[in-house]
Amino acid sequence: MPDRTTRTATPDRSGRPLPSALPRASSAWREGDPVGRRRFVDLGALDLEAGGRLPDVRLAYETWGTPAPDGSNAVLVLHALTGDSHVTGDAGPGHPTPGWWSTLVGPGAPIDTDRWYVVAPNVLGGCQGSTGPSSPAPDGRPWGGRFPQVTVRDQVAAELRLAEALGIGSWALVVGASMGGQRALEWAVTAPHRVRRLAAIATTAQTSGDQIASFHTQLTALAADPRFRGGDYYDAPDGEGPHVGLGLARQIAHQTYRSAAELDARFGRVPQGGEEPLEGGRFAVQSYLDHHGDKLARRFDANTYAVLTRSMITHDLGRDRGGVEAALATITADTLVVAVDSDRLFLPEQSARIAAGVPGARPLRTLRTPYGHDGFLIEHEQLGPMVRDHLAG
Ligand SMILES: CC(=O)SCCNC(=O)CCNC(=O)[C@H](O)C(C)(C)COP(=O)(O)OP(=O)(O)OC[C@H]1O[C@@H](n2cnc3c(N)ncnc32)[C@H](O)[C@@H]1OP(=O)(O)O
Ligand SMILES: N[C@@H](CCO)C(=O)O
Repeated sequence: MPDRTTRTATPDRSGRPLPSALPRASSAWREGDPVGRRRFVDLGALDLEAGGRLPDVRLAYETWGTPAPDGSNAVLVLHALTGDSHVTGDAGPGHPTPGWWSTLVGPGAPIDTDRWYVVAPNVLGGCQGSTGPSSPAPDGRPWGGRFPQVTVRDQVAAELRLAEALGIGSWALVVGASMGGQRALEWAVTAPHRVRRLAAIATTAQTSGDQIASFHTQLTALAADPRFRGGDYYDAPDGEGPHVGLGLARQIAHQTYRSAAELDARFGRVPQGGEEPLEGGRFAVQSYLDHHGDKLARRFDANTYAVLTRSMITHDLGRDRGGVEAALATITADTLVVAVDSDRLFLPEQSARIAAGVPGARPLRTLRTPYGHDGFLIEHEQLGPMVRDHLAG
């Protein structure tokens, strides 16, 4: 493992004031001004699994490559909790960075956009252009705390309509990791005839008690921030949002995204540069978590974080389908399941359960990495060939 302990950014402290305007990407489409290469599709009303209703659903999405005349080369890429539709390069003015999976998707990459037509939506409930808590409710004000509970099934129901709107009858591949893997699995069960290949990476068919516990502490941290105001903070008189609570939630989460061994080997008990722990200063690992918490609070909407976290909590492929194994048994896609050996959030056993339950699934593949759950974003030299081979099969 490379020594990156000293790779210290400005030691942001999560108590530092943040800009008053929290990210509200939905406002971009409200003004009819798409960011970068994003496009938007209006999908009408959606009745929700938990009983609510969204009267006007809009999804933001990006595409790369050229659709074959018969639509047979379409690939659906589904992002994780804090990702978005910007999977890979060809960045527009709003996207100076290459995208969160540029190592896997692009010209000549394992998902080769010279051959495949890649579609990536921002999830329902998101904050990067799709309908979410910062979108306007029927009364014209942001939904805020009134945004209804959405489930992974609702998110896939919206994505099914996106596929219909794009004229895609079936996907050559539906691929997702983490929360994106939950949706990929749900796609393969909800619409087996529309998923020819499936790649489920570092994910689970059913959220475990341990995962619910971690997600719960994150929701509690958010709700405890007085600036959260039950989710109705967009028009707060002081212009301040719950960046402290969101940063804390991210810190709790980020610890689960990396392995204990990595944090110990990389940071150990090394003090943060210029700080003395015995005098109230921080160890480097504390500074590292502060940095990741602060960074997310600057780019993400707290309500979306809560809505998507709740959708992960309720994720259960087997609900009303006779259980997880019965649901997995209905998948007809050619299925690749990838585990991360050091993942302490989405355990390798959960991946093994998927691979064992899907009829004819390929043998379980495993990323060997010290980096934990985030290995799906980091270990592209291992993951790339697995996905490339699966697409070639
Ligand atoms: C589908 C999706 O998941 S999309 C969302 C993906 N992106 C994210 O999750 C954003 C959060 N970032 C990450 O989780 C990670 O950076 C990854 C997974 C993307 C990449 O992992 P790594 O390359 O191992 O990054 P790492 O964990 O070392 O973090 C690097 C950051 O920590 C900072 N850092 C490292 N040590 C310290 C320290 N002691 N004190 C303060 N900051 C520190 C680095 O300066 C760097 O800052 P920057 O990201 O602002 O440039
Ligand atoms: N880094 C990932 C972890 C969750 O899979 C994210 O923020 O979405």
